[in-house]
Amino acid sequence: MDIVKVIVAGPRGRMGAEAVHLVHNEDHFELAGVLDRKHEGLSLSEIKGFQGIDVPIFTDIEECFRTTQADVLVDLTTPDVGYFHTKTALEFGVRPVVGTTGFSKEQLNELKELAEEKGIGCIIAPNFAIGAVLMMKFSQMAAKYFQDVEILEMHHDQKLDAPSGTAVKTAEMISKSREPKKQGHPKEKETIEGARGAEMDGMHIHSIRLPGLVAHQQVLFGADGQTLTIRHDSYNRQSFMSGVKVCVETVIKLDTLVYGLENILE
Ligand SMILES: NC(=O)C1=CN([C@@H]2O[C@H](COP(=O)(O)OP(=O)(O)OC[C@H]3O[C@@H](n4cnc5c(N)ncnc54)[C@H](O)[C@@H]3O)[C@@H](O)[C@H]2O)C=CC1
Ligand SMILES: O=C(O)C1=N[C@H](C(=O)O)C[C@H](O)C1
Repeated sequence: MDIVKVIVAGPRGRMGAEAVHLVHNEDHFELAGVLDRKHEGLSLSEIKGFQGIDVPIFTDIEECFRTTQADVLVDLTTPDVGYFHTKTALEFGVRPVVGTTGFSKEQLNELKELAEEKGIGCIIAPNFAIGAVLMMKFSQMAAKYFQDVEILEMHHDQKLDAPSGTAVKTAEMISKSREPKKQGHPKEKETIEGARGAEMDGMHIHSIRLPGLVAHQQVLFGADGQTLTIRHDSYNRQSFMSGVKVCVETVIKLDTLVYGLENILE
């Protein structure tokens, strides 16, 4: 396999820092640079936690792509920035692997069109953890038999978007195998707004934010006399890295946008 030249956006973040070390330590990847909000012109090795990783820090994405001739951008930033980075990468012929969550349906459609127009790969994966992908797939299977479902996602309290990208993707996958149903009592009424959570296709999604948590989700199904709970827990960000690696290896072989790791796993 040829060496894949990778840029990581958001290198000082919780996920970005892990991704920097992953790319730096893989023989068939080369960390060509990082995209940060600050430290333009410094070497990453001058930043605490990155000793020995001597690659340039860019704050201007266009300059970054022109200078490095990168193959892949791994984006782990914030919803607005991630969307801008992904769009710019596609315009420059750089293949995006996007872990950043919080994109709208319209943004996803627009990026898909752009990837196809350019004829290059793009992977947007709301969750890189294999266990989370299985949780979503098992939930999709279960929803064929259980039409009543509530999604409970629990994250650290620094998370910007709610519901989580994983919860939205889970609901979308469940919708593919579940008969449409408005859940709860027909006359149900919230006495405090938001008590029943967000609603997607009749399913309710509840978002919990607490210090101490990393990333956790329960999908609860109910039927007469029984419940089924499918749960996944990420206890650290290392849990996401094997998925990032597979996505970087795969995106260079694609010519369209793939939304969800489940679509590339064998
Ligand atoms: N797909 C997955 O498996 C996972 C996705 N995520 C998502 O990844 C994203 C990042 O999450 P965390 O690392 O926890 O957040 P974080 O807040 O720790 O890191 C975000 C980083 O983005 C940087 N940033 C902001 N604007 C920037 C800009 N213009 N250019 C370059 N960098 C910029 C910030 O400085 C910060 O270091 C979130 O959207 C989160 O939902 C998080 C965990 C797993
Ligand atoms: O912000 C996080 O931490 C996470 N974000 C992703 C999401 O929104 O689903 C993936 C994982 O849950 C961790």
